[in-house]
Amino acid sequence: MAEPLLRVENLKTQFFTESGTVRAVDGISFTVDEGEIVGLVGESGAGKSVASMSLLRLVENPGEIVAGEITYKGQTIFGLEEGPDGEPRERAEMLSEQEVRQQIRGNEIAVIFQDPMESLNPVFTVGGQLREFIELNRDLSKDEAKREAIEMLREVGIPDPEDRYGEYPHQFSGGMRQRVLIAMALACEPSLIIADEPTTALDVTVEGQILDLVDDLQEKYDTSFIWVTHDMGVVAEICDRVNVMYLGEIVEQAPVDELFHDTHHPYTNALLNSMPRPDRTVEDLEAIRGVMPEAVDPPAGCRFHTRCPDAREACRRVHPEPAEVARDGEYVHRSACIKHDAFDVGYDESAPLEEAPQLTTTPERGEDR
Ligand SMILES: Nc1ncnc2c1ncn2[C@@H]1O[C@H](COP(=O)(O)OP(=O)(O)OP(=O)(O)O)[C@@H](O)[C@H]1O
Ligand code: NI
Repeated sequence: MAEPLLRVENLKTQFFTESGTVRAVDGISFTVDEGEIVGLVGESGAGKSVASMSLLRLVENPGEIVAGEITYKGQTIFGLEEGPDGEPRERAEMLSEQEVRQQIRGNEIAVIFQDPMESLNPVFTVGGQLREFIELNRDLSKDEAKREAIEMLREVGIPDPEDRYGEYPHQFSGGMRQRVLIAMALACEPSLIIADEPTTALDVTVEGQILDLVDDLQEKYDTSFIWVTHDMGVVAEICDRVNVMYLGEIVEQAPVDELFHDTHHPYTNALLNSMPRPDRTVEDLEAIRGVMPEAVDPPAGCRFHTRCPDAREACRRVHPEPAEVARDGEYVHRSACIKHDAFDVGYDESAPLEEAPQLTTTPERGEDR
């Protein structure tokens, strides 16, 4: 198999705070191939945004990437080796801060955030900002950059782009602003776009339109995406492959159809059961029980065991790494749950953990229990 566009291996990012070390991203590995949309999905606090920021080395104090490898088109965005004193040190071929800024960010890997108002300056016109961005990043004159900006606005579905060019961000609706950010991300023709919940604040109809747009643009430009979301519905609509994150770890990794139809991790299952679907009534929705523990002090063993309906004694002891549970062509389906045969650590013989009281369930009407 050809080398993937992006390879992330055992990435760990931590925040050194007064209340302790926050293990925000705790040893994740995944790849992105050319032309793929890869999802990072999980509840709030799972580490999706920190993982995304780490890929561009945009983690800020008191945060730090402490381990792992990030390789993009054969270049080392991050990589450590053992130094002569036994301490880890940056590898010689690791890109410098300046190289990441000049060669990678924007040009090769672009980002789209949830809140366009953070990325757009309210005192400048939308067109002006887009033009300046294009002028700075590509070798174009002011006039050429303006023509290109209008073309990009048209491309992302802004009606009457010549007229809207001179308007200010507040004159655009939320969905239209998000389209502008997509235009900006595409402006330098990057190979990879990281989209961190860009549709979360939008209503469902507008969200659907944006997802359709991204699908079209992806096909046209063959851009790869990392799509960050907490919404399995969005995953189903847009992703080719998915990484499910829980408390800083990837607990399940699979092509999207596999993930939905041959789910191998109880947490993925819980996420799917909490998701509204056309074939389900609102009463059928099950909230995931309990809340995610703090990343400063994650539970021993499987981190999900405190909330897991399938948890047994062994889950308190064993901390599973994702293991191959199935294979779909070239893509491996991995799950980090010891109830599967890929693990042989005594799950079957071990006693179920006491069920936490189910606060939300009411007796089913007319159904066998
Ligand atoms: N600057 C920071 N200082 C300390 N802890 C941080 C900082 N930024 C993030 N964290 C912690 O890192 C963990 C992962 O956060 P992250 O923002 O990546 O989650 P997320 O999956 O993106 O959640 P959301 O869906 O809410 O955006 C959380 O426990 C969070 O509190
Ligand atoms: Ni986030």
